[in-house]
Amino acid sequence: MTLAEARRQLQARHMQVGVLLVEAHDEQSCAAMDGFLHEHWDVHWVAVLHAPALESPAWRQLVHDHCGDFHTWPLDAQRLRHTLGHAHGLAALRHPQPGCRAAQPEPALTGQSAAIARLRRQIVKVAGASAPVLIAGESGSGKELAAQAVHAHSPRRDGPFVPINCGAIPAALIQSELFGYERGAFTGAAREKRGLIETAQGGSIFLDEIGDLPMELQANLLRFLQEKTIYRLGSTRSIAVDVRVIAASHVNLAQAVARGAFREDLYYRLNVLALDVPPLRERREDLLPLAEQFFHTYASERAPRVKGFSVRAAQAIRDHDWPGNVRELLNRVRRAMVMAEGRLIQPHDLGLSAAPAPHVAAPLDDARIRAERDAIDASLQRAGRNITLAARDLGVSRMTLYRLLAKHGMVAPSHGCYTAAPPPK
Ligand SMILES: Nc1ncnc2c1ncn2[C@@H]1O[C@H](COP(=O)(O)OP(=O)(O)OP(=O)(O)O)[C@@H](O)[C@H]1O
Repeated sequence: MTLAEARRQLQARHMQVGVLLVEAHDEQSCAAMDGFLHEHWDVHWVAVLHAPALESPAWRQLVHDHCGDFHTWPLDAQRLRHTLGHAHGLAALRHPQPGCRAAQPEPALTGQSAAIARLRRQIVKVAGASAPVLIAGESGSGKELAAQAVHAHSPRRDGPFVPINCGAIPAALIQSELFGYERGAFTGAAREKRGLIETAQGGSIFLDEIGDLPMELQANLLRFLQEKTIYRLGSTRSIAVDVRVIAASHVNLAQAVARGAFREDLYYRLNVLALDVPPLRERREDLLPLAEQFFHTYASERAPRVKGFSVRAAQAIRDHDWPGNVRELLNRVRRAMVMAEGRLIQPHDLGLSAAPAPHVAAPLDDARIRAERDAIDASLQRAGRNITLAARDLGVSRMTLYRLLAKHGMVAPSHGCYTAAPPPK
């Protein structure tokens, strides 16, 4: 099958395990294959190639980065059967519920916690009304995403969604940005300009960090909310605008009102429908689904051999407090996907400290570890230290046997000899 045919097949149907039958070993084919494997990284690949290909650094790197195991011609059918069996087993561990990604058509506001489920329900209710919405929540918790969801579920969904961060625009510019201006309104206003509120006509405007809006603009916004009309800077002509206002703040606006920093009348106008986005530390069930989602979303950026999170990384994610909320999780996962050196992301790749080892090995664990090591030792003896024969004898792939040897501190026979590590205490 050609790469183009394989692409078509994989588009039509997700497969957990694939065999790469490599015929041409030139650099160009290697580059094409590398691109293909980047696109289909979540398939568990087993390569079958001619031995000379492994003399090429590019092909060696490709197999190392993308494949769980490899075989050379002539094929040992029994060993290939073992390898494919293992690949299926591993793939099943990675995809415990086949099709679960497809079953979740709306990726926005990921989360399984009761808090996020409640928020999703509230969003759908709020979306059907036309009154302003005020969204509260810590920085990075997902307020803008919630605002987008309100818009997307509302009858205005075909109109524009215009976000504006009131805290990021200099106070001197915010009036003209929001309300627009007429030609000659100020020096340099060579032509008229529509403001952001006007550009949101028929849709929604999202005013993020509304608490940073200067007092005089709070008065203008209040007038717009009451009268549904705006005045451009330098004009006395009112323009009717049909826009729904969704506002958000990470500071407590009720307290800002009490301090005199925010207009009380505007606060009550905005706070008709209130949504509260909980901080990530209060919905820990969402941590791993979110981390997994970001891993899939940014899969094309990852170092090719990185396949997912280690158990320790998952634990570190659960243990961290996430002061920067979902944005912090997103940034740490993206960085780890690029920087990780192993196949699985470790706590240090995320910039998190590893939790202490969960428990001291129990006697049953000792017995299991010793039995595993003895079985490997005996097989290697029987197989005359031939890794392929020993792996077959044990019913595991060569890669698995290498991993087991490393786990038990035993040196692989291809390195000359192997040594049994001392038994666990
Ligand atoms: N539940 C979620 N599911 C998927 N992605 C999320 C979720 N919540 C937040 N995000 C993502 O996290 C990032 C930060 O979210 P967002 O910008 O909505 O936060 P915010 O509360 O508006 O932040 P700020 O207060 O700093 O403006 C975005 O990339 C957003 O897509």
